Amino acid sequence: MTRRPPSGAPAPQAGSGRNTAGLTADRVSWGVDGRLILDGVGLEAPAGAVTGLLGPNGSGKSTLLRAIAGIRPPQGGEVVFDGDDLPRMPRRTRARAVALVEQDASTDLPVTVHDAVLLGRIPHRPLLAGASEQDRGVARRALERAGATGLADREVTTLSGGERQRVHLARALAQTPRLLLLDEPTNHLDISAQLHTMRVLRLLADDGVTVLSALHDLNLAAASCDRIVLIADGRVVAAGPAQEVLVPEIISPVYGVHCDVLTHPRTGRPVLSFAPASAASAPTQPVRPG
Ligand SMILES: Nc1ncnc2c1ncn2[C@@H]1O[C@H](COP(=O)(O)OP(=O)(O)OP(=O)(O)O)[C@@H](O)[C@H]1O
Repeated sequence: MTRRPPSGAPAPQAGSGRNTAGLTADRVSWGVDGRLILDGVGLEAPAGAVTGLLGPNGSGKSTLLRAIAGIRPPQGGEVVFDGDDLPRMPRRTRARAVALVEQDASTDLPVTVHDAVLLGRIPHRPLLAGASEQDRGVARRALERAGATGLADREVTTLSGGERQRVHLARALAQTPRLLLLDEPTNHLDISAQLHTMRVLRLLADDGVTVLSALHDLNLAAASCDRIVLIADGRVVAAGPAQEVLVPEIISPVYGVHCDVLTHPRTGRPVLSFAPASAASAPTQPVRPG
């Protein structure tokens, strides 16, 4: 595991790793209006693993995912995927390899869900060609995998937040990416749908896909991610196996809360419990019946 305090000395950065399968970011920086939002970020997300990208509000998770996806290319540093320099990859080649499920992606297209998911096939077909039977089959399977088959004929604009989120996932699956980036893919979902989405990510990783997902729910990350990259103020604070990063000494200072870690009775994975930092040292008041 690599670790450093938010304002401490530089942590070891990921190397270029051009021969490794998966994603490597090295000294990635991005800023706006003279403010550095990503400050020399280095991370590794291996192929075949689900890597969780965690950090408080405004720490830079979305900016980092957009930098990796090439939407806001890094202003400094390197992003390498399966040995290729991602920002310099031709756009169409990159669109075949990389899908990004954005947080609250726009959904005001007056199209059916099936057609919206078919958009994921565009990078895979010849320019100006319509969707083939094969494209339609891939889109159908993507809808099925995302648990959204029942929505196929609905107009996207009429969907609830959770339904839209499943459709965004389906569109990314239809893209058949080798690198799947997700920004809070579960924030509108009920618990069953959250677990379904994380299961889909696991199955993709089992197929060799590189999965990097920003998550706010630390317990969902603890239950579902192989590795965690934790960022704060645009810098990596800790990175490594979930059970090594999700520990009170690391989580408490980054989020400013009291944190206890228990062990899940069924899975053996960490379960985190939180309290306001000020409550940690306060004496517990006995509860008196009214
Ligand atoms: N285009 C921009 N102009 C100005 N500030 C920006 C811009 N893009 C991002 N920021 C700022 O950069 C910081 C990081 O934003 P980002 O959306 O990456 O954080 P995040 O970790 O994804 O946050 P959250 O968990 O709240 O979604 C925030 O303070 C945000 O206001």
